[in-house]
Amino acid sequence: MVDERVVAPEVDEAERAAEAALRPRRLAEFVGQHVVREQLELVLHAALARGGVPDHVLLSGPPGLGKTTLAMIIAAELGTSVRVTSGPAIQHAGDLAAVLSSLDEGEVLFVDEIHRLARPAEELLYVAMEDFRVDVVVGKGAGANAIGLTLPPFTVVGATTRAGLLPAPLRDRFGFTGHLDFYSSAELEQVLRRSAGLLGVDLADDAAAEIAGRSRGTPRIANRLLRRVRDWAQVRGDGTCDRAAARAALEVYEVDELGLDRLDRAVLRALCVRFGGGPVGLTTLAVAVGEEPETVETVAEPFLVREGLIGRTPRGRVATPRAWEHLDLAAPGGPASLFG
Ligand SMILES: Nc1ncnc2c1ncn2[C@@H]1O[C@H](COP(=O)(O)OP(=O)(O)OP(=O)(O)O)[C@@H](O)[C@H]1O
Ligand SMILES: [Mg+2]
Repeated sequence: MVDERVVAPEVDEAERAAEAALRPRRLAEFVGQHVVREQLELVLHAALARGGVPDHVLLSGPPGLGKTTLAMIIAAELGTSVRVTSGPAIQHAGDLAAVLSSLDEGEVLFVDEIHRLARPAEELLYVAMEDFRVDVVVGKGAGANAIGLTLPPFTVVGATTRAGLLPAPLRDRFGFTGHLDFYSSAELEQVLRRSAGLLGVDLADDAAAEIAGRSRGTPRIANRLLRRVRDWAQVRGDGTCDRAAARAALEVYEVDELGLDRLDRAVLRALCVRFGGGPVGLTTLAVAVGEEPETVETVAEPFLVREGLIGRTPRGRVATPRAWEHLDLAAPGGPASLFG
């Protein structure tokens, strides 16, 4: 159930192609994130004007907000090509040395999930980033020899959902760090209109607003919900993506007005109804909804907390007044508590 969540912020293999088709190619097409966009534009254009390579760029932020998209855009703005790798893909420092030593001058090396690089690879990377040098070991055993290889200047673009996990020496090698934040509804509507255009979907303004409001501040989710609404309109409707179609489709997928899905609502309901609004411990709450505590904590809870529906206290999870309101339930103590 959890893996199939239509509001999951992560992407699965099958979805990658659909995503790639909707990716903005240039900075000017990239919606929202005005601060990061402006700063990045300065960094890139200054480098272009000097005829050099820009500082290494670190992009951090939750899944689905545009880190990979921006990495590709950086290469496009610089008019160069991008080599893609990721922390988990680099098993040995040697793998990274091979990639580094094959880079062309000015190329962008995109290292996704950079916080997952193994220690030896990480050390190799920061020497390469600082001195444009890599030590390659030639030969084996007693005859092995480390040869220092000078690299042409290049730019590392690192992406991470967990900036806090990056060791300081690596973090310090990035001259520019951009932190991506959740998008406003208006920005998501803009993303949706752009995507609808590319998909050839006739999306009414009120439908865009409806979908945006349920997308949890995340373009990836907005695009996914748009595809589900388009499917519904084709199969159950007359092809028009209006507000009624959006509402009906998202009801089928059990995504409510706030973007909560079934698990989120089950957690919220258990907290309010079974435990009277808490405080209740995570494990107890998880048992009540038939999930692992870890699932509740990592999958449902972050968004519920972000939306101000539940709070975490030393004694456990508590429902906020907004939670009762969202579930259409009277808070304990009734209306009198409003005045107490
Ligand atoms: N600012 C934006 N404007 C338009 N579309 C966007 C924007 N940001 C993201 N998207 C869309 O959302 C999708 C997900 O973005 P992307 O893959 O760049 O996220 P990510 O931050 O790399 O996520 P992850 O942490 O999972 O790797 C892309 O297909 C892209 O089309
Ligand atoms: Mg990515």
